[in-house]
Amino acid sequence: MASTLRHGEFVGSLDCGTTSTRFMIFDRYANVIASHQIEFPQYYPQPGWHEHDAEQIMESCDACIDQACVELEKLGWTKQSVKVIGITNQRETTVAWSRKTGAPVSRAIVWDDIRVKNLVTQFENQAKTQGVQYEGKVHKGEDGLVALRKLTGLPISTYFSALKIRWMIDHWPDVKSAYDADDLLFGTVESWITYRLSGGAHGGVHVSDVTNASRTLLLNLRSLQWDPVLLEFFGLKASILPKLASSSEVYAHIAYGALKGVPIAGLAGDQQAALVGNKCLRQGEAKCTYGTGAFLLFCTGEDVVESKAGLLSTVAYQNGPNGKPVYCLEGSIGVAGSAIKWLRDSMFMVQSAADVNTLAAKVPDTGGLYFVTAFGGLFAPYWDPSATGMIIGMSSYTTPSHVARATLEANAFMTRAVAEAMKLDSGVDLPQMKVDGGMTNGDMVMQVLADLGGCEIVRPEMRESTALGSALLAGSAVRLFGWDIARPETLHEVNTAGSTSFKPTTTKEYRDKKWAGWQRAVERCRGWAASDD
Ligand SMILES: Nc1ncnc2c1ncn2[C@@H]1O[C@H](COP(=O)(O)OP(=O)(O)O)[C@@H](O)[C@H]1O
Ligand SMILES: O=P(O)(O)OC[C@H](O)CO
Repeated sequence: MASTLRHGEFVGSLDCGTTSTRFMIFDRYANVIASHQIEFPQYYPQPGWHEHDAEQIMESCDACIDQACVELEKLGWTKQSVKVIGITNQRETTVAWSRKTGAPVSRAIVWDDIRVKNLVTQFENQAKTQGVQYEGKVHKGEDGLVALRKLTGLPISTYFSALKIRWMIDHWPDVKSAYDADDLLFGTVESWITYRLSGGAHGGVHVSDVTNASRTLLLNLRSLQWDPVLLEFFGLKASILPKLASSSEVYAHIAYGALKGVPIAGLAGDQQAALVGNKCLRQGEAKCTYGTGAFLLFCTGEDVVESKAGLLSTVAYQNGPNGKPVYCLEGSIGVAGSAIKWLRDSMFMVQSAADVNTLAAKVPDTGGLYFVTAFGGLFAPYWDPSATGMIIGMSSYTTPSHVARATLEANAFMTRAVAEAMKLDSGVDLPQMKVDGGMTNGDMVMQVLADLGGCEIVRPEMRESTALGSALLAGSAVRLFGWDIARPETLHEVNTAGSTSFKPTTTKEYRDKKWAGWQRAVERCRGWAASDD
């Protein structure tokens, strides 16, 4: 019987976040035609440790692609209508697998895992005593740390992949023997998924894009090559590393399943993809995404801006192998939606993440409570692995509503901290901020952000900016719909849906008083974790 399905032109996006995978199929206007989402298991084997099973991530990707295609066919479209796909991912999470079998040799270590805390001190000392080679000279002492920052755009932190790979090789015998036998392949999540989708041990492509690579501490930020100085510094062999590529080009074709033969043509870390999805492609444009963590990215154009205020300099995107890289400043907040998940799953204060909004709205303020959600130390702009989570200001007056409200306020204070750092580095005060991500579904979350940050918060109707960004990168690589991210005017039809604005309802005096309280609270939680904790 002849198929009655229609043939169209769509672009797919596989968005593999920290807690879930989704595959979305977009049309030329960024309407979501079909999608499927699956949460995958989180493993917390010890305090501060956070692992994923890379095989389970892969299973969730396969199932999301297949199910979204089933959905597409139910709506009357052929699956061949999906012309190209992009992949976007939780960044820094470190996967180790076997070249011979294509299977993981260990659990993956997730970006917010802090088991490498002591390695931070060890490598900082190494940079100071042995020094770091930069511009033909060995820099020692504090200059050694500065040289590392200039090379990578990053501080030495538990956050980035090099320390996680080092730890895996030093502590997990299976990883060590694969490494010694030259059988080990390392990759961040986009690299792992691309490898497996393109055939795994049977011809799979081992590749990473420069946005993800810029989060490893191994990439030279300006040459966009793996840097031998950095590999030697962390004691790692180049043979484990993926080939480097831009964020928008054909890397490989899918080897099996519903979309067999479809090109994979966009790769980008989820935060950079959200920047592209918000069409913040030019210098001075910014967005903040609130998912598991929160990440404020400010596009600095073709210039690397070196932060003096605790932000990261990182690659925003590279449009094709010959495209000039575009950079950004990033304020990374380690804990955002994950604090709400903690209220739900560990404290049983709410039944769903959305309920936190109603619980917090029951009280007009926190009753003097501050909750520093430093579950994995403090990220930007503090970079302090010795800080721990802390609730301070409790009394017999305190109720779960005050804790819920303090959790939302923590999110707003952390945002203010990175926005102030951004202003110091760029000279730009953000009067308005574009936001997206799962946590922005909460109206109370949004209003607290506006009230404590003192700036207008603009929430687009279409909040799947991360998935959309990777779709734009993939579509642009093959000029689907005439898209070309180098020419933003070619994207004018994309995502023209409206937005909701949340304006501050507080006085400056109130905001500054609360901010002073937050700063005192942060000082109290710093240095709490001892090195042998
Ligand atoms: N209505 C809501 N209000 C507040 N937080 C929410 C709401 N809905 C989801 N979240 C939070 O958003 C996060 C999920 O966002 P998402 O962008 O899917 O994250 P990720 O990509 O990191 O997996 C969860 O941590 C959850 O707690
Ligand atoms: O899972 P998300 O969306 O919070 O993103 C995680 C980041 O990529 C970590 O750097």
